[in-house]
Amino acid sequence: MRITVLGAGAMGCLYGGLLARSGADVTLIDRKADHVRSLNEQGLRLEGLDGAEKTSLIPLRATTCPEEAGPADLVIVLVKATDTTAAAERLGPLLAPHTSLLTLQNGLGNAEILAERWGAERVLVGTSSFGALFVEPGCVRLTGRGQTHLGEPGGIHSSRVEAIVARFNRAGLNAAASDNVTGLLWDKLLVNVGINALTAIAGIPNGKILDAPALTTILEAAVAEAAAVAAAAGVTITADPAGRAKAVATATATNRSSMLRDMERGQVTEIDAINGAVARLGRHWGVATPVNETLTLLVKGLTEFRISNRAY
Ligand SMILES: NC(=O)C1=CN([C@@H]2O[C@H](COP(=O)(O)OP(=O)(O)OC[C@H]3O[C@@H](n4cnc5c(N)ncnc54)[C@H](OP(=O)(O)O)[C@@H]3O)[C@@H](O)[C@H]2O)C=CC1
Ligand SMILES: CC(C)(CO)C(=O)C(=O)O
Repeated sequence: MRITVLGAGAMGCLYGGLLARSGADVTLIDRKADHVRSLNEQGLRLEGLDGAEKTSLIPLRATTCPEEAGPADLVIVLVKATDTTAAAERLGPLLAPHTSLLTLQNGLGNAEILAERWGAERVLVGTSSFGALFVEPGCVRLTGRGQTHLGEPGGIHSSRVEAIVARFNRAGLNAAASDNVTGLLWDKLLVNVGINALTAIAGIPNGKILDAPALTTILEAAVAEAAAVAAAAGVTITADPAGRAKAVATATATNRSSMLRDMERGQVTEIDAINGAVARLGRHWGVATPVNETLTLLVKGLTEFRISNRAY
């Protein structure tokens, strides 16, 4: 199976690196030329895989140029949701008639963008509870081992999903096929809805939300709105989503969420694919989402200050 990863940041390097280490034919594509040069010259330096203090060196192939990579059997899309539309435009040279596109990104809308551009029959959806951090060009850190779930958006069982699951498991990616990937995507979304925007706005690690009753109330309200939207949309989610969001905040208490980190680095965040998507779908289904609307506007407003480097 020829596998290409589009977006070789923290997660792209983790997935591509573990697959390459297990003998898969992997190419990473990223737009950062210095990162790609370092990956090709020195291999991927993956911290934390074989012990917290150790760095594993994984030889692999990387390029900035999809034409150079050529057609693959599987393309894993791991750019941030903000970059999916632009990245989709670069996929053409990677596609043979049978190529599958697997999104493991957070948030809503990524699969739909890929399907609209390249056909729904190519697209597979997944979620990952692994954690990774981009350290510097050529180097990422494994911050948490987790699981990978993937499946056909329509819920049917397919041999291509089984083949990918088997390949991922040989790489230690703890994969399983799911017949409810939409529900899994929403389960993950509801955790991010509760934690990410709040931590980004307040500038606090995940666990601190639970130290302030007012912030906990906002988490619960944001998740309840999102669960109501899921119900209106006919999506089957796991029970007690606010409880799960709080459990994740406890389990990742010292983490700075990805949205907080994006905000601190003056980068755009995935807010439109998380709380923003809940607000958009709420309007569509006639479900009121004032908390998610407000969290979205606050993150966008604060991001503008950060991007223009203005004090606030
Ligand atoms: N990190 C984590 O622990 C987890 C992340 N996720 C999700 O996975 C997705 C990826 O996250 P993460 O790996 O952290 O993000 P990163 O920003 O670390 O990686 C994305 C990479 O894609 C590159 N990129 C963006 N657009 C293009 C393009 N058009 N062509 C080529 N390369 C491109 C980026 O370059 P540049 O730096 O220039 O933008 C960056 O190197 C997100 O949806 C995230 O929410 C899910 C589970 C855990
Ligand atoms: C689960 C959580 C909130 C961990 O930090 C996360 O997924 C993120 O930061 O995006």
